[in-house]
Amino acid sequence: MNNPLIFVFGGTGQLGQCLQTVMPLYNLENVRFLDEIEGNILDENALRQLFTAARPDYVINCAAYTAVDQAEDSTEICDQVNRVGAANVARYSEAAGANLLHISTDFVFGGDSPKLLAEEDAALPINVYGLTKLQGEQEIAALTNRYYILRTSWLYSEFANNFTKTMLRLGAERSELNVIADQVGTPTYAIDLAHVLCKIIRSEQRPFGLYHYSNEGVASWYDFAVAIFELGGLEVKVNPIPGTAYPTKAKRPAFSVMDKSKIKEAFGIEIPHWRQSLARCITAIHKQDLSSGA
Ligand SMILES: NC(=O)C1=CN([C@@H]2O[C@H](COP(=O)(O)OP(=O)(O)OC[C@H]3O[C@@H](n4cnc5c(N)ncnc54)[C@H](OP(=O)(O)O)[C@@H]3O)[C@@H](O)[C@H]2O)C=CC1
Ligand SMILES: Cc1cn([C@H]2C[C@H](O)[C@@H](COP(=O)(O)OP(=O)(O)O[C@H]3O[C@@H](C)C(=O)[C@@H](O)[C@H]3O)O2)c(=O)[nH]c1=O
Repeated sequence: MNNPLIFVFGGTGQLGQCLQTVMPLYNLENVRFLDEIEGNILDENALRQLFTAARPDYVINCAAYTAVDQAEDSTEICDQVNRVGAANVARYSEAAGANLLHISTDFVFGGDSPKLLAEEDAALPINVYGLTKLQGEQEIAALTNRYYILRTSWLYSEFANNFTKTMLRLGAERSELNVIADQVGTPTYAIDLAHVLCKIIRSEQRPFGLYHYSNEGVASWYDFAVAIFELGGLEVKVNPIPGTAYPTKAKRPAFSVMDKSKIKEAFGIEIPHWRQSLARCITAIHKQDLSSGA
């Protein structure tokens, strides 16, 4: 398919903005990036109108409720967006004959043992966000066969809010920071994930299903913070602390490193190490700062 029509829900969030940057490199230009107003995944009338006016070949669902701590109190809205919204998108995609690409999370795992997590491993979420994301996956699988669900972890980029940008902001204000060292996973540059989504669309393969994708390597939030300051050229003393010393509303998995063999084999993808990708992101952030005069 030369010029597929693609709908991107959550098109102005972090991953949505990465897709806006990357899709033209794959000559994917026939794309509608839908924000929460134009493409509210909870508004069935809006969805009906969108899918009636044009039948997309692909739908990418980046829309989600991602405030992990707030979700513990705002259970209802989190459930609506991550479960019901995902189901709505799947139902309309199926009716239109579109292939659906949906993003899920490492937080579907409880992460209580240091074992590399494969797609078939039992998911056992320990927070509301993770539970609703898992239920969203299950709704999709029940409603359509033409889906790719990509579980990813610890997304960051030059866009929107994320851990890298928070650290750079805090590091500019303070000389010392405490960061959790006993939660281990893999940071993932959202630009790299956007490339993978484009490669899947451009691939001739059709192995629908559930996949794990993150950058390569393993890090604690502490390791990640240290690397951000090193590569960002900031002198900040980072103290490794246990999770118990940084209480948060939501529990987070202690270990959520995912096995990426399946996606690498299915699509012939080479995955950069998280440190390499972090360096590229920090260069992009510095460029943005220069052009905004910051
Ligand atoms: N960020 C991360 O660290 C990780 C994210 N993921 C998953 O990756 C995907 C993309 O995340 P990311 O881009 O970082 O998240 P963002 O929070 O940056 O983007 C999510 C977008 O969804 C929009 N949205 C919220 N509710 C609705 C709705 N009812 N209808 C339409 N749009 C809505 C938000 O709009 P608004 O801001 O206006 O509310 C926002 O633009 C999500 O599925 C997330 O669960 C997976 C692992 C890690
Ligand atoms: C700001 C800060 C955070 N932390 C810790 C708290 C937490 O355990 C960890 C990360 O905090 P954040 O709130 O930035 O990230 P968090 O929202 O937990 O990130 C998660 O988001 C969702 C959407 C996902 O799907 C996950 O893959 C994951 O990326 O860092 C510190 O230890 N020190 C600090 O100064």
